[in-house]
Amino acid sequence: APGQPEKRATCSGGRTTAHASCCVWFDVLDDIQENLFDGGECGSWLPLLSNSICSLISAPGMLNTSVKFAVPSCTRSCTGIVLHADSVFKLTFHDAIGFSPLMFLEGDFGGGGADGSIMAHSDIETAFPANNGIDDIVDLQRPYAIAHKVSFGDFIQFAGAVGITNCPGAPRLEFLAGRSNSSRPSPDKLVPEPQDSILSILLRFADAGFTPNEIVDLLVSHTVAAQDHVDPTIPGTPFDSTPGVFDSQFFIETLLVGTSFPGNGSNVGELKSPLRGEFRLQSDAAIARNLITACQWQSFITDHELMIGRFRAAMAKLATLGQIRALLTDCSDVIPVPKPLPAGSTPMLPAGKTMKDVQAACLDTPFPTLTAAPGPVTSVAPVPP
Ligand code: HEM
Ligand SMILES: [Ca+2]
Repeated sequence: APGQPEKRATCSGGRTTAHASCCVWFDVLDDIQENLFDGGECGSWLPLLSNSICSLISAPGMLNTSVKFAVPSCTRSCTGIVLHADSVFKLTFHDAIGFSPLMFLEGDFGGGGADGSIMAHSDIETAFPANNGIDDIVDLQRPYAIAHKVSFGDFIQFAGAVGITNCPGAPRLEFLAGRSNSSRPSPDKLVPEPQDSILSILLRFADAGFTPNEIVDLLVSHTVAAQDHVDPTIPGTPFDSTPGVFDSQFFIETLLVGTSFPGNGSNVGELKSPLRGEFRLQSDAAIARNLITACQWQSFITDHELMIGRFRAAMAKLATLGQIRALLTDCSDVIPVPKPLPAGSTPMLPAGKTMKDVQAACLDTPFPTLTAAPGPVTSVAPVPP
């Protein structure tokens, strides 16, 4: 009755949710935390140890790419696949950003946004240059969506939201369910690349409905991210010194003077980074220093609550691109409460750096005074295989 609180539905394990139709997501949650995220890992190369997954991925036709790494702990005759947990999150973006109102205006199909097309039509979409390396993760996730009879579009957003709860300090993202499972392939050239000019990045996001500041909000994701394909000789090279923590180090370290390349020199879309073992994308460096976006960038350094709040809001928008929000069901209460930031974690300059190394770019507000982490200059460890 109106005014009465809706009776909560009780699902497996006695867990409750606002809507009975959300119960299926608890089963998906248990399955992916155990098998896709190896019991709840963030930001690490993820050996798929579970035997059920080993047999799944070694079945003929399950993977269209060659197996890359040996996983010794696989006890079955599984040659081994190593999956980067963050790639699960990246897929939320690469599926959703395939949406261009401008193309629709021109009379073409502009993509369905967060509709699962990257999984349904992976043969087409993973061949786009900007989706290099996405095929593995799409193939690994698809069986879970099929097994639980949920749509690809829902699954991609759910897995991303669940995945980052394993990263200490992450926000608890909104999760809405009910995307249709029928989609058409996205057109090519809608996913931005690190070598794109700042103007083309701003225009591409504007087309999809995002302001310049909201691009910064979305790039909070790069605090728990690493590259594998820009310089393929050094897979797992992170964008900040704390790829396993959802902190603001990314926003500090992208503003430091670049000193060297972590791998085999300058690759397309790469700039010199300030730390050995750290990777700098040209697009991140440019957005950090652009007059339009610099103040938003800097504002996240000392305000973690602001950073994760803005990220949550921008992700809610990204996850529903091309969808009608009112037709979806709010299943956010299935998303686990993320681990908190580790006690005593404060924004710091990396050891050996001083305020002179900061290329502050916000004209409105002085750059916050930061102290350097104690000890000698360090290098950042690759996110280990
Ligand atoms: C200007 C826009 C962006 C550009 C140019 C960009 C570019 C890239 C590139 C080149 C990589 C490394 C990929 C590889 O070598 O495997 C990467 C990684 C990543 N990006 Fe972005 N990105 C952008 C925005 C976003 C957004 C909006 C999200 C999510 C909301 C996101 C999430 C991630 C994640 C989680 C990774 C790590 C993937 C992994 O570790 O496998 N990125 N990004
Ligand atoms: Ca970090």
